Formats: sequence, structure tokens, C-alpha cells
Amino acid sequence: MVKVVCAIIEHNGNVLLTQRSSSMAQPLLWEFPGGKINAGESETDALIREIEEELNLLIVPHQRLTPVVHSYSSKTIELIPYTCELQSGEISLAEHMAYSWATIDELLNYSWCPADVPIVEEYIRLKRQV
Ligand SMILES: Nc1nc2c([nH]c(=O)n2[C@@H]2O[C@H](COP(=O)(O)OP(=O)(O)OP(=O)(O)O)[C@@H](O)[C@H]2O)c(=O)[nH]1
Repeated sequence: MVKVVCAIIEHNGNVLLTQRSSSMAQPLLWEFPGGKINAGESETDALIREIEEELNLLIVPHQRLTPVVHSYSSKTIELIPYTCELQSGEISLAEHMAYSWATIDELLNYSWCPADVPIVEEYIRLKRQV
């Protein structure tokens, strides 16, 4: 199983989402940015590295939410989400087609990668409790 970490980056009451490009797996669907964990790397180190590589942003991971195991036709992934704080940087997209800062109420309006749907639902529940 491939372990993938993803970042729910919060800033000024919004959350950052990225749209996969047409050449990627799950083309044009929205996701939380992130990627695969390299051998010997911690989850949070992988997350910090991926967000720097993909978006040119520096983040601080905070809360680990519930991982989701999802089988796509070619592989099974364990998607591990962390809420994160934006520390610094200006977004520069290295791989994605687009990005969006969404409010909690807007999150369900996007076409998500299937593995992300339970994560989006958990995040919305968490935020509505506060
Ligand atoms: N980064 C990220 N990947 C996700 C999310 N949801 C989800 O299903 N994935 C899947 O997790 C896998 C790993 O993503 P990746 O960004 O590191 O790698 P990749 O596109 O090069 O994957 P590939 O080697 O399958 O083409 C991809 O198949 C991707 O579709 C998500 O929210 N964030």
C-alpha cells in the first residue's frame, strides 16, 4: 500500500485546494496537496517537502486526522491528512493546474478525488464543532 500525506492548509479562515492536471492520475479532480512518503521519511517531513516542491510554501503541520484507505484501479493508497498552518511563501504551481482558497461551506462544491471525500467530511464536522 502506498502511503500518501496531504495538507489541509488553513489561512485567514480558508483552506487551500489544488486541482490535478490532465496528465496526472485522477485528472482534473481536486485534492489536498501532498504526495508519497519516501523511505525513511516521517509523515510530517514528507508533507513539508511536498508542499515546498509543489507550491513553494512553507507550512507547519498540526493535527493528524483519520487516514483513509482507498483502492484505485491500479493501486491502493493510504491517504493521511494533517491540518497545517501557512508559515510563508507565495504560491507557485509546479504540477497542479489550479488552486483555490475555499471556505468550509464551499468545500463540498468541488469534484474531489474519491479518497478525499471522507477527509473533507471529517474536516467539516471538526470545524462545525468549534
Ligand atoms: N497528494 C495527494 N494525492 C492524492 C490525494 N487524493 C488521492 O487520491 N491522491 C492520490 O495519491 C497518489 C499519490 O499522489 P502523488 O501526487 O504523490 O503522485 P503521482 O500523482 O505522481 O502519482 P502516480 O505515481 O500514481 O502518478 C495519486 O494517485 C493521487 O491521485 C490528495 O488529496 N493528495
